[in-house]
Amino acid sequence: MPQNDDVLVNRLISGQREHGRLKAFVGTGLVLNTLAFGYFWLESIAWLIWPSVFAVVAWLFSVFLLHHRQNRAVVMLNSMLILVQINLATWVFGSESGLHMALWPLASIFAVNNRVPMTIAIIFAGVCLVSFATLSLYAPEYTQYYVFSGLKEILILIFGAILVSGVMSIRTVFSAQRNSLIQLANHDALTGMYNRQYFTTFLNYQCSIAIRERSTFTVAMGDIDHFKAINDTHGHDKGDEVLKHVAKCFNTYLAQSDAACRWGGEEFLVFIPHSTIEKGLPVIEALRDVISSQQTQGIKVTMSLGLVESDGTESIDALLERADQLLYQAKSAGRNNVQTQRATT
Ligand SMILES: Nc1nc2c(ncn2[C@@H]2O[C@H](COP(=O)(O)OP(=O)(O)OP(=O)(O)O)[C@@H](O)[C@H]2O)c(=O)[nH]1
Repeated sequence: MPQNDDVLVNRLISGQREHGRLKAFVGTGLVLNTLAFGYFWLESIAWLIWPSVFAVVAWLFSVFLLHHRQNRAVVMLNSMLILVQINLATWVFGSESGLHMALWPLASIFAVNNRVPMTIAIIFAGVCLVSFATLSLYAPEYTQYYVFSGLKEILILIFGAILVSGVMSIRTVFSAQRNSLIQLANHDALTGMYNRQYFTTFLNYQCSIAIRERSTFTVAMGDIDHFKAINDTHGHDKGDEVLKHVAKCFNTYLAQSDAACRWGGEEFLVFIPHSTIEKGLPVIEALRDVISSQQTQGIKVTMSLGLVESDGTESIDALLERADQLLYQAKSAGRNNVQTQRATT
């Protein structure tokens, strides 16, 4: 469908944006942990060097997983990594540093991520809870490494940055899932065109626009000719391919401002805004011509159409009833033609 929102929806569904966010998340973690490693190395804090080497390796492994599109594994691995680092950092800088507070947003982020199975999210939240209690009870009360007080702030910033990018990646996951549901609810699974339910709402909306603007629009109802014979001769799968081919003709031929749907079976609807029979007929005739001039799977396909004009005042049922009658006339007139009728009011 040549509509902007579909382009957006498709991009989200392909997970590109989620993947991009995760890349930013992992990139941030890798850079910050590498910086921390460099600091420990320069300051010769031997016992903190090894955990930071481990962390850098884990972030690098996340890069590898991202490359193989293992997004769920990336989310889980990174959450574990941050959990371990929070534990370690609170032990080093003392409970007064408040670093262990970061366990709560971490557990929440993990829990709300639909990519993570519920059982694992519950276990992870439990581990966060136990870690928090242990750190509150047993981590040194005072900040031990006064000399690194600047580092403590840096670490808090690191956690902050990681948490913020984590929240953003979760938001994107939700957004992608929401759009995926919208896509499923509004589109026909076989052809990818808008479905009957969406188009009914869409037409009602367009009626109210036409009434407000005192304009007219046209709607064409089209039906593939002798489709049963196509199925019977070539098989149901080939019939499906014909439906997809016809949908492709609609998508490529119609303008951005037009809209079309698979109304059901081998029936399609076309909506042309701000048009009359005189303006709409050439478009529909050309569409019919495009379909009949091509072959798909070695099968010649034609379509009969009924075109009606409306000022938006009649009900959708009445409008489509008129289009259906014209379609019937087009079939009776020998098929592969368009019949028209102006607004009734
Ligand atoms: N392959 C396939 N066939 C479908 C689908 N939906 C409906 N059909 C078939 O479409 C055919 C419609 O046939 P009819 O309504 O008899 O009309 P027709 O053969 O197109 O004949 P005319 O409309 O009179 O030109 C039926 O055989 C349905 O089984 C689908 O999703 N895929």
